[in-house]
Amino acid sequence: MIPIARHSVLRAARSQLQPTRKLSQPASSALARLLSTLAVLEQRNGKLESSSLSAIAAAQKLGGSVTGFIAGSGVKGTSAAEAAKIKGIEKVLAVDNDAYEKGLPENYAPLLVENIKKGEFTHVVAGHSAFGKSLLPRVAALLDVQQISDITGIESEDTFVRPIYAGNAILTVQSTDNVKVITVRGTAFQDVEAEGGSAEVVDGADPNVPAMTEWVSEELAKSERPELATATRVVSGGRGLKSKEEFDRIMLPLADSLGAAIGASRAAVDSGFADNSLQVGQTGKNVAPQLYLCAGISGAIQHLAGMKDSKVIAAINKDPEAPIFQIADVGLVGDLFDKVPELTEKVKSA
Ligand SMILES: Cc1cc2nc3c(=O)[nH]c(=O)nc-3n(C[C@H](O)[C@H](O)[C@H](O)COP(=O)(O)OP(=O)(O)OC[C@H]3O[C@@H](n4cnc5c(N)ncnc54)[C@H](O)[C@@H]3O)c2cc1C
Repeated sequence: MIPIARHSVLRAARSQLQPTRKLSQPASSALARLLSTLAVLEQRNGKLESSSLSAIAAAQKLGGSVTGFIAGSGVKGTSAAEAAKIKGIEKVLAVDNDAYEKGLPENYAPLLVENIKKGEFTHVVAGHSAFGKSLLPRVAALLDVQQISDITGIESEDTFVRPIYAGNAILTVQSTDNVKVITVRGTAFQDVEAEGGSAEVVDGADPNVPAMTEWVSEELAKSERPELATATRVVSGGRGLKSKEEFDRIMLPLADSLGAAIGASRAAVDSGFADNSLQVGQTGKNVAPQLYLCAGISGAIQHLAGMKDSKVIAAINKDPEAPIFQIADVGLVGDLFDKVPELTEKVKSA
């Protein structure tokens, strides 16, 4: 992998945190004919996860043919059929086997490699979710190629854009590997039509490698609110909330009045105000909702790394010098314990 350009970008304005070069069109048609991308699809309980759509959107952006890959219990009748309807997918390789249901990377990697080799794919793309992040480095190692992580742009079939140093710089990387193994940032690749396709679902190869790990159980935080990573509105709280009780009392009614997902800064998560799964930022989730409304968050660069692509950023902070105001579209200087309940009432009555 060859870094070919480094664009230094600075903390202040949101525009400065964007890649400086525009995405190119898909690779030229002569080259595009040679491209064949395997989009690795993630499913939970028979339904496609949003990371699958990002993988497909990126695969389509590359140009060339797009094949989906999915494995798990009875996927042919559920998530594979759902994937087949997505516009732009030509074929879905499906492996019905309980051993792959939980997507354990140790078991899934040899399965994927078998199918990549058999299909002679030039590109393998997965969402930069926990699943993709665990799986694709293993796949790259088995193929003896370099993995390219968390891309936000595609310049050509071998050149990709990715943020580094918590979004402080944008790196353009060129890969000379014969198979490009890539994870993509969900917020950067969303342009996909879930209906209108009619791909064929065919059996993928199953090497039936003896399982190296076994799924035991999982504990998931349950919430009736929209999922943070894909919500169109996010209400986020920081250390300024002072306690979990105040976080819940102040932020949850605002989120519910807007039909928004809840997010939090790392300081709020570390202080126990909010669950770990709600952290937004460099070491949390990346979000790009229509509205990101935050209160009691200073705007540290590691937090901005996870939310700067939001369409409208609104911030409430008692400190007029708080860095969050440098990227906010709308700012309110004041005490959040007064302003947030007041705003909640206004939203409810509107
Ligand atoms: C390697 C690394 C990774 C990191 N990853 C992340 C990450 O993923 N996400 C993340 O968020 N952080 C991350 N951080 C931490 C980050 O640097 C900051 O420490 C953190 O974001 C601060 O959270 P905060 O804004 O809630 O708290 P603070 O910085 O303490 O800010 C609290 C804000 O609340 C305001 N406030 C206080 N009381 C009130 C009130 N009554 N009314 C209105 N405003 C009030 C204050 O003026 C202040 O601006 C990371 C740090 C490192 C080193």
